[in-house]
Formats: sequence, structure tokens, C-alpha cells
Amino acid sequence: MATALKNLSDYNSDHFIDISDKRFGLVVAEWNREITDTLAQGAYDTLIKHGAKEENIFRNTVPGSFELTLGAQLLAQHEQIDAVICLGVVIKGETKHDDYICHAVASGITNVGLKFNKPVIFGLVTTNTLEQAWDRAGGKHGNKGVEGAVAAIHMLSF
Ligand SMILES: Nc1c(NC[C@H](O)[C@H](O)[C@H](O)CO)[nH]c(=O)[nH]c1=O
Ligand SMILES: CC(=O)[C@@H](O)COP(=O)(O)O
Repeated sequence: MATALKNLSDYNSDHFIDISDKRFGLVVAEWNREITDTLAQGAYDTLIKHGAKEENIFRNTVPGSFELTLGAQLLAQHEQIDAVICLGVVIKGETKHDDYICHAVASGITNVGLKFNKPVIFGLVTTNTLEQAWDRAGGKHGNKGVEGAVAAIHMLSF
């Protein structure tokens, strides 16, 4: 499987631009809070590591991943926000509810990015089990929050 070969925290930063004056929005879902907090810390630490200023990272929480789209839009609409990173964890339940959430968020945040012409990053962990989610929040497959921050910086370097 592709995931088995890829660590979400492995990346090449050679092409990154100076992000010291860039302003980042972090939108974090409260569902599965322990895991989403770990994703958010990974994203925050990566942005700081590559030169972002603490005062230029704006974190907001939403109830669940379904609300990430509106949360992203409320940040992306501000011209002083340069990129938005959306972070959530959706773990399959007994019904198809997870499918509806994930598809809505994937489509929704894509449209927000296109509407405001700025990076809106899909940092959604979508797993079958809690263990798989932790594997992608600092576990054996890295941290999806790190991947999200790297994607935001990469797109700003476009
Ligand atoms: N089951 C999960 C949810 N469910 C909540 C929805 O995201 C949403 O907040 C609710 O439907 C009200 O609109 N959210 C997650 O982030 N992760 C889940 O596993
Ligand atoms: C993934 C979810 O949406 C969570 O609420 C589990 O839902 P369900 O077990 O009702 O499918």
C-alpha cells in the first residue's frame, strides 16, 4: 500500500520560500481532540521550524470535521491570511456517516481554496480504526499535521 511506504513527516524543504511574513490559519476539529491536538502541534511546530512567526499563526477550533469547511472559509476570506490548514480525524463508525463527512470536507475545502485563490490544506485523517489514526498523528506513518504545514508552505512557494 502507498501509505506503508510513505511517512507523512518526510519532506524536502529546499524549495521553500521565506515565510516569516506569511500568516497561517489552523482550523482544528474537536472530535477526537487528543489526536487533532497532536496534528495541530505538528503543523504549528513545522511552520515555526521553517520561519513562521508565532503571532502569524491563528488557531481556531470547530465542533467536528464537517465544520472545517466553514471554519476554513471564515479564515480564508481575510486577505491577510495567506494559507489555511484544516485538521480533523474521522474514524469509521457503524454507518456511512464518516463517508458523508469526508466527501463533504474534501469537496468543501477544495472549493474554498479555489474561491479565495489560496492554499486550503486537507489535513483530514480518515481511518477505519483509532490505531490507524494515531499511526498518522506522530506514529509509524508520521504526522499529518506536519504534512499539512509542508503542503501549505509548498503552495505558497508555487
Ligand atoms: N464522527 C466524527 C465526527 N462527527 C461530527 C461531524 O463532524 C459534525 O460535527 C456533526 O455531524 C455536526 O455537523 N466528526 C469528526 O471530526 N470525526 C468523527 O469521527
Ligand atoms: C464517523 C462518525 O460520524 C461517528 O459519528 C460515528 O458514527 P456512526 O457510528 O453513527 O456511523
